[in-house]
Amino acid sequence: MSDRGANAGAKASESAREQHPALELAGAAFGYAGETRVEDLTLRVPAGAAVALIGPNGSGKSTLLRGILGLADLTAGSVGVLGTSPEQARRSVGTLPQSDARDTSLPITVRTVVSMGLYREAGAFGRIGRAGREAIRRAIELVGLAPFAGRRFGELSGGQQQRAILARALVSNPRLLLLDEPFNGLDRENREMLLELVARQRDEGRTVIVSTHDLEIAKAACTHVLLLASGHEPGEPGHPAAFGTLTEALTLDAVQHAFHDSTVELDQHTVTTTREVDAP
Ligand SMILES: Nc1ncnc2c1ncn2[C@@H]1O[C@H](COP(=O)(O)OP(=O)(O)OP(=O)(O)O)[C@@H](O)[C@H]1O
Repeated sequence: MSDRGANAGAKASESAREQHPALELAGAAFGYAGETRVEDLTLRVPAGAAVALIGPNGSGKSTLLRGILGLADLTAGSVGVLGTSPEQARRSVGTLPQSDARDTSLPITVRTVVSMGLYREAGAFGRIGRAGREAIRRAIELVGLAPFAGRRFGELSGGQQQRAILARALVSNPRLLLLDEPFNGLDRENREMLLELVARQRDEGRTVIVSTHDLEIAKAACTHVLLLASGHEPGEPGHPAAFGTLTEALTLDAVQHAFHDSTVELDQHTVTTTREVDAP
């Protein structure tokens, strides 16, 4: 095939891929070492949606995010990410892992942390060219860390570290962003800045999937909600309680199903969602 033909083919497949949902799960289940931890997932996330992934501890939120990256085992069903496999799509996905998975002891600057987001393209020892350096500068500026670019990562506050990791996720201009509990431990200023950034990513056409315990965050920044419930017995896999747009999925019934025996906030009211309370 001529170069022109190859380019046209590449463009056609690129635009076909863009028409695919950002995420498509059909009877999917994910887990570790062959043991399922979250199951029964059948849903389509349209490109450009911002999905709040909400559920109690252990319901499988992180496992699902790892499954989307191809880092947890697919134990049943199928998963499509950006119209391809999780492994193929990984290059177009930016991630912000849970903050307890973070090593703050390494003596590296904020700029180096952010540059790691380009390693997949450049390789760990590859050269980052002028365009890469400009992308790093822009990502650092976007999260408001320009005055700290040369500072050691470990010396920053928790909120500033979170911003640096977010810049690392954004620097490669990903089509899908996976944020695992990014609001945990943030003060009000950092929380608002992050909310605004999530909304901006969505406005720019990126798909965002963000796990959170906070229903108000879902309402402030997201278009869709996936509610996960824990298994009925301890050790059983989590499963979806609802998926849809905010108004479709974020209902008291679904929240009660997901969060049985715990207290959550909905519409600024504290709701105690015990089964006993529901009983006549
Ligand atoms: N690497 C792993 N290997 C084996 N089991 C794991 C691993 N990571 C998580 N699990 C188990 O999978 C189940 C789901 O955990 P997961 O971290 O996905 O839940 P979560 O909803 O993200 O919880 P949290 O809100 O506490 O982060 C739990 O029972 C957990 O113990």
